[in-house]
Amino acid sequence: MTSVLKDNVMAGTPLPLLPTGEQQIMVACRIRPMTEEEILQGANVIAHKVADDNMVVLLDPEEDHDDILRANRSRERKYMFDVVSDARAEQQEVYAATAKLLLSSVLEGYNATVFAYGATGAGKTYTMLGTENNPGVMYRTLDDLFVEIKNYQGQREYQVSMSYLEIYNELIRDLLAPSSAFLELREDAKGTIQVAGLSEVIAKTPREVMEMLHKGNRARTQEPTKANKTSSRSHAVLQVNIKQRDVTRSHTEQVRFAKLYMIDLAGSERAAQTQNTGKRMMEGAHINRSLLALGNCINALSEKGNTKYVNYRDSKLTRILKDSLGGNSRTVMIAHVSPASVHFEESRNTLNYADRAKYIKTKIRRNVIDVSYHIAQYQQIIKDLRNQTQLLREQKEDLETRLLTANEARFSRLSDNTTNERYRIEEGLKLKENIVQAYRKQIDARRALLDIDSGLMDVKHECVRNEAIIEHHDSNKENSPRNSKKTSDDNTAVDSTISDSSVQRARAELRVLEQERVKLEKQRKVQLKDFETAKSDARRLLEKVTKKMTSVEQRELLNLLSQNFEHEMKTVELQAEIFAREHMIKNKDLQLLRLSQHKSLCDTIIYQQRRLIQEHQLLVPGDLDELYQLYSRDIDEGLLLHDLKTHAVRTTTGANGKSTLPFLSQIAEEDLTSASTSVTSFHLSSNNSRRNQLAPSLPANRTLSDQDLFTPVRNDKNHHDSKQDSSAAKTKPISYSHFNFDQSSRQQLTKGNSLVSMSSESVDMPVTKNETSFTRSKNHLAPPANDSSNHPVNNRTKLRKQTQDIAAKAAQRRANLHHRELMEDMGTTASRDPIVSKENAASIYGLEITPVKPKKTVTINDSAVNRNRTNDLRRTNSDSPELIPIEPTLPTTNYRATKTQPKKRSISHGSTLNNRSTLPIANVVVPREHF
Ligand SMILES: Nc1ncnc2c1ncn2[C@@H]1O[C@H](COP(=O)(O)OP(=O)(O)OP(=O)(O)O)[C@@H](O)[C@H]1O
Repeated sequence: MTSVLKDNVMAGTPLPLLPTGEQQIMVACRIRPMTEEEILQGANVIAHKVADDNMVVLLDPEEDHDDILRANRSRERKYMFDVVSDARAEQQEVYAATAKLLLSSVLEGYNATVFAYGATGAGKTYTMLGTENNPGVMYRTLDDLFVEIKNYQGQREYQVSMSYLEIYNELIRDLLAPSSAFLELREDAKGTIQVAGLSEVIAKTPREVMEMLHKGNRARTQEPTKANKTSSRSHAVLQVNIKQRDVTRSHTEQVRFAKLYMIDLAGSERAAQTQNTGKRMMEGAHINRSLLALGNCINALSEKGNTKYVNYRDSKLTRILKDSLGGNSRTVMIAHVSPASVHFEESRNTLNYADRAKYIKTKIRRNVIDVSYHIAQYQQIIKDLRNQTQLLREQKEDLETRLLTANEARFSRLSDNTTNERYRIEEGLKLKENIVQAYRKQIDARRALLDIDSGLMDVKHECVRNEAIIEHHDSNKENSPRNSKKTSDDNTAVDSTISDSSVQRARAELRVLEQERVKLEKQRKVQLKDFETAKSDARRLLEKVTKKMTSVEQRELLNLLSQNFEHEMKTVELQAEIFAREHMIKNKDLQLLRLSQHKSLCDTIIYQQRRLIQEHQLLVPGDLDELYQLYSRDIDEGLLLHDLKTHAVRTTTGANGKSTLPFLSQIAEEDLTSASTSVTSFHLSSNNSRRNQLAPSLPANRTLSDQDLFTPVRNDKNHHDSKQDSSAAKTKPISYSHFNFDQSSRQQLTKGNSLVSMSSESVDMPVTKNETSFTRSKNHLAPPANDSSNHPVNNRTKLRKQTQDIAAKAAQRRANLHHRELMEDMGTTASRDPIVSKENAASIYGLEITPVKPKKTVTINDSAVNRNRTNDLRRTNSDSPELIPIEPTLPTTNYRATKTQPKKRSISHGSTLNNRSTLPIANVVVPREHF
């Protein structure tokens, strides 16, 4: 190790890595010259550097060669270090052999530390700070750092910032903001120690850095002691942060971070020698304690196999040095000793610790972050690349003009016997033209390939969508037990949820899409081949041209051409990446939609079953009840919905916060045109824990009321009134007793011309325009309290069946409600550009789209209706006003598609409803506060 280092020191190359990525601490030793005081004290020189051997010999001042009794007890010691410098060594020499070796790796993103260690007055501050005329390691390192950064100009961008602190009496003080309060150390999740609140100043020039350094040093605590007139009473830590990235931007880029610590420790001191008293003695005690902790860490770390526990927590110094000693850092320790015999003990201690430190290994790794850009940032990168391309193009044109002028001038000077040169120049120009064409061909081929890929992605997406429609239709057919025994009226109501025509269309589309896919795959193969050929042609031509272009100008031009080409290619690649990501997001949106609908279904089933349990006072096992409480909490706190919304917003928000993929919103817009009939009547109660208060604690003799369930619509013009009316509503609660109706009465009602009903099962009854669901409920539904006795607990099969029906119908409404919530939340950012067409979005629901003129809708002017089921009925403002019934919900577990009647059904492109089923209206709305 030592010899390798020695060679490197000579060559000025960075420190070598061990094969495992480990790095031994580099230990250097500096023996300072004798001070005047020491000479006056009559001290002898006892610390010697043995020439070239990087060995220090420390002689025992008490040794007496004539004393036979002490002959075997000599305290003379020999120490080997990586670098040894003695009194003659210049500051630059010490710097070049130590800190300078770290610079290149710091610029590559490795952390590094240089720290000066030794007894008081041994020369640490002299090495680290130096004097104004002869600066030390700190200044020289920073100076060279900026020189190196300048060398990388045009290739890399660096940002240098620095902070400077001192640890004085175990208190941390910001030397760049000395008047601020003491700072605390914090450890982040990765175990990295940070100083909270430490100021970090960005420095652009070495001059700025030096000014900050001087400012910090002026603030540092320094007091004269008996041992040293300029004794530093604190540990000073200079931290330089270097952030680096390549200038040429790409869709992914590496950002490298490195921390360079330069530390001037306070010196250990013996009270007897320093003769410090009072404040100085206290400082000394603190200094010694932290240095003792450092010594313990060095001892533990240098143990063979390093199995011993390393206690960094004993002092702030060791906590800050944690990474430098045992973590991710290339570290250089410069041990300082006085050569004087009067300091034998201190020197021996220092050398012993330095000797142990040689065995410490740190594990270093480069601090690199791969930055993968969000789509929004791609736009900026593409813009940057375009600017660069434009710049290069201008440079190229300028160079071409200059070259042409120069060539013309040369031509005119050429005599007949220089025809050869003329020919050579002409040929050069021709080659240049060829290479431009070859590059163009390559870019065109890549673009064509991108077009095909994009087409293929669209085709695949469409295939998935159509397959989903078919699959859904098929599984509904198989799973719907009702299909086999439905009545003629029911037929229309419970038929498969996706219309046959939609499925047929999906199948037909699939066939066409498959053909298209095969065609595109073929085209892709051909295009790929073309692209590869264009690529190799261009490469070959470039080699040929490079050989032929001999002048500097020609080469420069060639270089610019190549750069220009690379930028154009990069732009195309970025576009390809954007296409791929957009496609991925489109698929995710689809999945999200399906999940949200499924969740709505589950919510509804749970809610309805819960209500049944309560209404019929069914016994529920304790663990099931606990699970329900858990579920309620999730819903109450809105966690699940929040996650869903967050995700939806994230995936649909693109450049400049605008949505790039409005798939969900698109679907919702279509879907809610129909769904709004049921959901706009209600809004979310601000008291989201209402269900909790209500459901579990409902008195046994009380059933859920409308008051409990519904809150009048906010956008209803009577909303305000309805709030005021709430007390009135309280006085006449409406009970739900959906299950009291027998089948015959239901069928009878179903056959009637009813337009409005309260729920799928119970309220399929005719009502007049002025009749509200409230009044109907009141008039026709028997109170459940009385009824509960008529429903024995063992009649569960019937109940289950009824629940399923209600749940399924409600689920569909609920799904729509969820979408509406999602879309409302995304409304501000949602873009209107459809990536998936309205037709596509609608067909996911098995609906047909017939473009119609938007019709203005008016709600029936009945405040009671408006309050409680506002959009159940609407009148169009067309010449022949017609009542438009709302969509019936389906007694099936299908949660994705609404029932369609192929010839009659349509979705308007306006905001109104069109002709819909003439079936009685089922309007089960489960208010949000109940989830
Ligand atoms: N290599 C050197 N050449 C010339 N003078 C030196 C050298 N090293 C140290 N000195 C001088 O020795 C004295 C003590 O040095 P310095 O203050 O750097 O010691 P220190 O180890 O930092 O002490 P403390 O721990 O008490 O702060 C100073 O006057 C300094 O100028």
